[in-house]
Amino acid sequence: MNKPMIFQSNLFMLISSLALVLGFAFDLNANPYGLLMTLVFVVLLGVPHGSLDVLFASQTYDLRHIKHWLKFIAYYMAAALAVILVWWLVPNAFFIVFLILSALHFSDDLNLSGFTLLKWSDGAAIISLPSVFFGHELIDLYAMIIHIDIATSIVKTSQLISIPAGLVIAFYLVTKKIDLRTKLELFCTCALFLLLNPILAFGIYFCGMHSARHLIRSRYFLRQFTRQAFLNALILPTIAVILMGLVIWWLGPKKPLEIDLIRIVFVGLAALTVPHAWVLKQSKFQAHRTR
Ligand SMILES: CC1=C(/C=C/C(C)=C/C=C/C(C)=C/C=O)C(C)(C)CCC1
Ligand SMILES: [Fe+2]
Repeated sequence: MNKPMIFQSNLFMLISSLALVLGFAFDLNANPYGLLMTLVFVVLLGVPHGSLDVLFASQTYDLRHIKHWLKFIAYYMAAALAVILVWWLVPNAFFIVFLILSALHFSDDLNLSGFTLLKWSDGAAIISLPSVFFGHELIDLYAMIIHIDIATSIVKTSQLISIPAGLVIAFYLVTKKIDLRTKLELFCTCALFLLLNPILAFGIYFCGMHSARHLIRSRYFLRQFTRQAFLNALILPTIAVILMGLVIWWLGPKKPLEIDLIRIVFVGLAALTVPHAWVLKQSKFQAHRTR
């Protein structure tokens, strides 16, 4: 592990522990600004990791001319729009596929290569553990995106999935097969998703682990780009995404603020996750990334 990643790892564990202690001391669910603040963090710190896709694409597809860039942006947007269309047409199937894709995508965050079963269990735990103690909250949240009956079935299925996932993780935590730091990261991740309210747990994990670690790994993978190009790639598409979100909010049908925010942020994330995961897969980032 390189120095920036050790720092990120320590920070993630510190923030998770603090949030867990504070979560027990105060009722974080009762804070009306909690949701808003978490979503602001998710957008400002989480979206930039996807924003870097422009550099991954530039490196993978050798985008040199404006024509190539326009074509890439058109494909990326078309994929995102296609996801939104699928959400419209078959919201339930869309949501289930999105959760599975998210589990697979998050399973690349910790250094678990060589431990396929543990990797999948980690991804499955991230998605399923909130259902164990926060089942009702999770149903309410999912019901903002899909029909409440399907939300209930998904949460019940998640509760079942959390058992084998939790058992596999527990097994690896007590044996000596993985290193101590990875064990601690895994433990914090599970504690977060098991014990904190789902949105807060997601916000901390998405910003403090998924996005932060991706940015660090990317800086090594995308060495050919200058610091300025890296910063531009972080900022400009993020601004474009925020503007698009605002336009959709402005034009779209109005529901209570909380529902609007959850829908736009999570359907937006889902829409972007498909081309995002695709670009990363094409770039062979997984195979080359610095550990
Ligand atoms: C929908 C939803 C949730 C799940 C979100 C997921 C699974 C997001 C995945 C994002 C990805 C994969 C980004 C890629 O970089 C929560 C937070 C549990 C509760 C609120 C509603
Ligand atoms: Fe990602």
